Amino acid sequence: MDDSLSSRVDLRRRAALLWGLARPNRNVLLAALALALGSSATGLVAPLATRSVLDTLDRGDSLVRPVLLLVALLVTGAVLGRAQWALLGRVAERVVHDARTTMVRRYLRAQVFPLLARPAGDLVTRVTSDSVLLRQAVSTSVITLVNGVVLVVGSLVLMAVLDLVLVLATLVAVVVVVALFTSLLPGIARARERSQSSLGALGAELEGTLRAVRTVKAARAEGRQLARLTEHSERACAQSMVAVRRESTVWAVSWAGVQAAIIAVLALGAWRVSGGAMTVPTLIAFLLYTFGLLDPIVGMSTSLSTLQAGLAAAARIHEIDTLEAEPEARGSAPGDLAGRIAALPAHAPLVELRGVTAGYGTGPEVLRGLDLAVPRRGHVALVGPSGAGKTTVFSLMLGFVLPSAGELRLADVPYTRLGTDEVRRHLAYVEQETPVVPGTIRDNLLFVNPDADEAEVAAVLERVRLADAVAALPKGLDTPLRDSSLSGGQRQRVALARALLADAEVLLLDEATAQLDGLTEAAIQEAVREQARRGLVVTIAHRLSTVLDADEIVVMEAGRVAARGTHTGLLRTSALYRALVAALKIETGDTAATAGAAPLQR
Ligand SMILES: Nc1ncnc2c1ncn2[C@@H]1O[C@H](COP(=O)(O)OP(=O)(O)OP(=O)(O)O)[C@@H](O)[C@H]1O
Repeated sequence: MDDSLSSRVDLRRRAALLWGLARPNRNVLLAALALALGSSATGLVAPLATRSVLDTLDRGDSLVRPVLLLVALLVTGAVLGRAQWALLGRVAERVVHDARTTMVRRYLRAQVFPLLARPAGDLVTRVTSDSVLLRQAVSTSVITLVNGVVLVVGSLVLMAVLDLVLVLATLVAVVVVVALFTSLLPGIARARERSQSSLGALGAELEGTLRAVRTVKAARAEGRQLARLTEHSERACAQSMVAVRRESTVWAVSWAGVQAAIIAVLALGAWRVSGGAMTVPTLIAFLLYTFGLLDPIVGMSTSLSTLQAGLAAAARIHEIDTLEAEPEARGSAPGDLAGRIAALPAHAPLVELRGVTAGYGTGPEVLRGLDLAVPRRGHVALVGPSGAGKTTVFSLMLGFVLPSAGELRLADVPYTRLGTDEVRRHLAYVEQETPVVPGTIRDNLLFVNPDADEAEVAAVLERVRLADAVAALPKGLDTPLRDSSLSGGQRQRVALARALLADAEVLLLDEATAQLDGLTEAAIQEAVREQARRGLVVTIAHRLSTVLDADEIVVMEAGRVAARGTHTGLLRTSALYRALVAALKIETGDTAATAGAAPLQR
């Protein structure tokens, strides 16, 4: 496909995308267009009314009627114009709002890893910055364009009625301007789109830099990061400059084109008046029409530029649609899953992976034909060298990763029948990084179970040994939380409290690898023990104390289960387990318990 054809196809596709965003408001847009056309019609009639005022002067008739007509046209034009702009303003804000909420909904419904693979800053820029470019494009630009075309064509027709020779001079100017529009516009769109992507890259880099600000400062890398950020900003700026240069050429040529037409009309018109080929009132009316072309033509040039920016933004916004959504439940799931789980005997399998093969995107398979079942009650610890696939097992259980072969079951019901939402209702998860969510301590605690009452919150704070620390804060539970305002141990306990409040049948705990304070260590151990009596706890264990506590240990290696059993059993049967324990640099047996707080090497 040659360049111009591909850019035409691209333009059509983008225009369709932009229309897709504006379509829900099409009735209001049509109403605004009707108002704009009405207002323009009054503008089109005005020069003719002016001519009749001048003709009246010639004839010596009363001026009252033609002047009243002019005033009526002016008032009608102003009223219609105001209504049109008010309507368009509302549509513009609505379209921006709809685009933003659609994008945010898509982010939140997207599969976890494809979403995480994109820089967060770029995703944020699309919602906050790209959407703004739609504002003008879907409202005023389109209307100004349609209205401008109607005004220009209408003026030319009426000018042709007044004088055919003069209209030809004006037509030359209009043709030059239109040719310029069409040749420069694709370039403006490309430059705008590149500028927006550089802005997205700046957002991504800035987000990463701010998140790792401690590392950046400790590495004395502020200067280097500043240079990288400035580079993105410079790239955005340079691309915008390209667009601005082209836009200013379009503006200057349209303005000069109309001015040249005015001079030509004046010279040619004066010559025709002197030769008796036309009257002075007709020349004045003609000149008014030519002056009247200035507004729509210059307006159209600016609108076309805004429209190009809007088309570029629409393409970036639409690109978010390629994020695949999490799958819906297929088929009918049993109604009372909680009841079904409660009725299971303690040793019956609750979560099962049957012949599961899985990986990330197009990368190699991480797990191959994995069989793993964990029982209704008790504590199962997953251990293994780094990269063995422990976190991937959690991701599968939580539906973050989908198996490419095999299946997962909860209480003997396939995940595919339940859907991720129903599966997650029965699982509570504590991430290794234990992020806090935006809001207060209370917001964080009630995040999974917003219906928990004060007594339950107080009890869980006691359980995780945070009650005193929270009570000491001036605003208590209503203290706003940020990642930086908590220690690693406190964050871990907030995350644990949040999971415990969920009161789910399964607690998935990805242990922090960092050394935790004694208080946190003890709180976690106690919570795990208590939870294991009532339900299932699966931990990714990084410390010996957790392993010693577990009812069953699953040793993973290279994406498969290498061995499973109790601590003492595995010490006898699994060389890998012995190696893992040896990596703790402790002796097994009696001394193991004393070294319980040491992190299991990964
Ligand atoms: N988001 C991802 N994209 C691509 N590959 C990934 C991703 N997450 C993990 N992997 C790969 O999957 C394999 C298993 O990783 P996984 O995180 O499950 O191991 P792990 O046993 O939990 O390791 P660790 O103890 O270091 O966390 C590794 O080879 C890793 O490179």
